[in-house]
Amino acid sequence: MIEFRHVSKDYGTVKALDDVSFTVEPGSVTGFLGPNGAGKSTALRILAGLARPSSGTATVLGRPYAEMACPGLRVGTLLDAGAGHPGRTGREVLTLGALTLGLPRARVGEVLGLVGLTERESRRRVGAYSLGMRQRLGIAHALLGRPEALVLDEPVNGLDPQGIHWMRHLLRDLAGAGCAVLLSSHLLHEVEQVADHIVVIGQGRVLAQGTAAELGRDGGLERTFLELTATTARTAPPK
Ligand SMILES: Nc1ncnc2c1ncn2[C@@H]1O[C@H](COP(=O)(O)OP(=O)(O)OP(=O)(O)O)[C@@H](O)[C@H]1O
Repeated sequence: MIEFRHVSKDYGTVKALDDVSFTVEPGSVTGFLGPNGAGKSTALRILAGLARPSSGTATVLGRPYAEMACPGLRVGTLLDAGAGHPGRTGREVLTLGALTLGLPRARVGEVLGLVGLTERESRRRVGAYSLGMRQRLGIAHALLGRPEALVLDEPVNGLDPQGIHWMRHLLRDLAGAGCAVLLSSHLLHEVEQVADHIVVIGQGRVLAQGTAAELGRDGGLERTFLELTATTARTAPPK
């Protein structure tokens, strides 16, 4: 389970998160939706131990990430698909990850197969990868340890329609196997199609949470989202 309990985060005078609470149950996909600057990445970075909350607690599998004995084996994270070393091949990146986690090299071939990167592609340098290929590599890296929880920041960015379709099925399969999946996105329709539960955030606050059906009850999820985030988004609210 992933759990945020009254998490706030201040950057100077900016309140990036303001009393955020929600949970992601094992075997489910939660979509974390919000406009630019809403606080999604900050929340996921706190969950992955890359930033400290100003107050509150964020735990994954019952503990703060930074306090887990070997978090990489139990929690998969993809926070910045563009972060890979451009001079290494995809296979090298994954092999390094596998060895760091104490996993056999054979696991690299397995995760490459899971994300649909070919042998040939895996031997190209990451600097020459398209954004979609980087996303697949990032997911492969996140899956190395057969995680019980997955934390993904904007995982479908840069994917083509086949890639988006593939990602949807992958996340559903992982949840079906018991994984707790949290993904952030600003792509409403994608989230609507894959998530069991949706959390809408705006200006650092949870504005609503529920199933896609619950949030879309009055005129669809898009309308609900635009209305909820009208004061924070740059676009005008719907008429
Ligand atoms: N390291 C930082 N220092 C100062 N302010 C920050 C820092 N990180 C984030 N912020 C601010 O916190 C707020 C939330 O940013 P965050 O990146 O979490 O939003 P987001 O929902 O992920 O946005 P986007 O969809 O545009 O990536 C923004 O106002 C941002 O400028």
